[in-house]
Amino acid sequence: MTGNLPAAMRCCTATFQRWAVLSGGNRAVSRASGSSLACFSWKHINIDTDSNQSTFRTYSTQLAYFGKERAVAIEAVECASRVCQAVFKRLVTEETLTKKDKSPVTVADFGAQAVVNLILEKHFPDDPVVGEEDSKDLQGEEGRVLREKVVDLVNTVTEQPLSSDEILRLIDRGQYAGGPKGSHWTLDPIDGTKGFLRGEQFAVCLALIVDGKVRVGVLGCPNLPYELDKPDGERGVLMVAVEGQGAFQRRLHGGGRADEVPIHASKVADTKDATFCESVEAAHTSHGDSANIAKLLNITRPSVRMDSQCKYAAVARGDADIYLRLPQKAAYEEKIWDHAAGNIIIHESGGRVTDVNGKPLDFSIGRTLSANKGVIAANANIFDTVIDAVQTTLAGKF
Ligand SMILES: Nc1ncnc2c1ncn2[C@@H]1O[C@H](COP(=O)(O)O)[C@@H](OP(=O)(O)O)[C@H]1O
Ligand SMILES: [Mg+2]
Ligand SMILES: [Mg+2]
Ligand SMILES: [Mg+2]
Repeated sequence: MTGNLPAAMRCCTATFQRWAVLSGGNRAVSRASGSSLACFSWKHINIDTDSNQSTFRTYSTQLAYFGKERAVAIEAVECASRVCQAVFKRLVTEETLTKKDKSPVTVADFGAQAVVNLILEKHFPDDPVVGEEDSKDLQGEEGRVLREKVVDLVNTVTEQPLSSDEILRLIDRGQYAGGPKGSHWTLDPIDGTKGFLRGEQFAVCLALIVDGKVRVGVLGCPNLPYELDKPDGERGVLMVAVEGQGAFQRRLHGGGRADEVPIHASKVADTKDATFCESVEAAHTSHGDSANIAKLLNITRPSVRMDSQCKYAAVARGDADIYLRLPQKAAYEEKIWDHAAGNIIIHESGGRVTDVNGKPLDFSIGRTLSANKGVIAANANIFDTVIDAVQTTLAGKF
């Protein structure tokens, strides 16, 4: 959380203390909870689906059920989360942190994208993927060291060893251009790369887009406390939503579908009682504009800063009431993989999401949300009031 503040300074009020645990990380906890790849193999993946029924993707009818997609997406996210946690445990050290060495997150990013794409290809071979990463940095002699680390990592979780060419091919299954027609997945293998390196919040994010709209979304949040009110309790949350079927949370590596509970955005009706969250990174959102918006809304609580789509998770289960992502540069186009899963999870939890101008996020254009600027999410009771304050503060800048 709050960047370089020492831990003791982060916890100046009781509320903030509660939040410090949620938004910040605890290296000891996240290390202890990391699972060993050695005891994990994706051959053990048991698709927990009640739908051997085929999935109906033609969206002109309302019969789409997405049972198999939901189950496969969960398994892929769980598997990739384990890969990321294992990398954190093994490769993130005091030394890499001091040297600001980003190689551990790079290895985890590529490894997680390969693993998710392997699982998606197995179950949905015809579905293209819009993934954040590509294999460029792993190619040739220049990419050899990194490539070998990624290949070793991926092969610890596959049934049969895969060649490096095969792993690069899997990573590059993520190069689809997206667009308005048909089905495709969108994947952020690690969202919140900086949070990952700090041992704080990050998320593995996977969503299915059909005919330009997000229909299924899964967020794996390995460092998110299962219950906000039990800060010393277990961490590791998986959130899932299917269009029209509600949003749910369960333990990330836990009891499967039987463990799922519905989640709901908060009911706070007066913004003075609201808590808002935003990115840690000042380059990703304007902290100055958000402070001005908070003032207009009579919000007195300090903002909760955390990395990744865990901010959507926080609003979806009512831990926070508002998420503000306010453009720093008019030219920046948000990426669909940074928002797709969070978007449907908010909608299905009863919350609302638009851009700073109150326009729904348009996932039908391609790899970016080029028709939108920034993102605002909030519970439905206060959403319009929040958008009014955003508009007043930004005064048509975007
Ligand atoms: N100038 C910018 N404005 C907004 N988002 C940006 C940005 N530059 C990078 N990002 C995105 O912000 C994401 C992290 O968001 P957050 O700040 O909410 O944690 C990054 O995802 P990755 O970490 O997957 O690269 C990256 O895609
Ligand atoms: Mg991202
Ligand atoms: Mg990423
Ligand atoms: Mg990135």
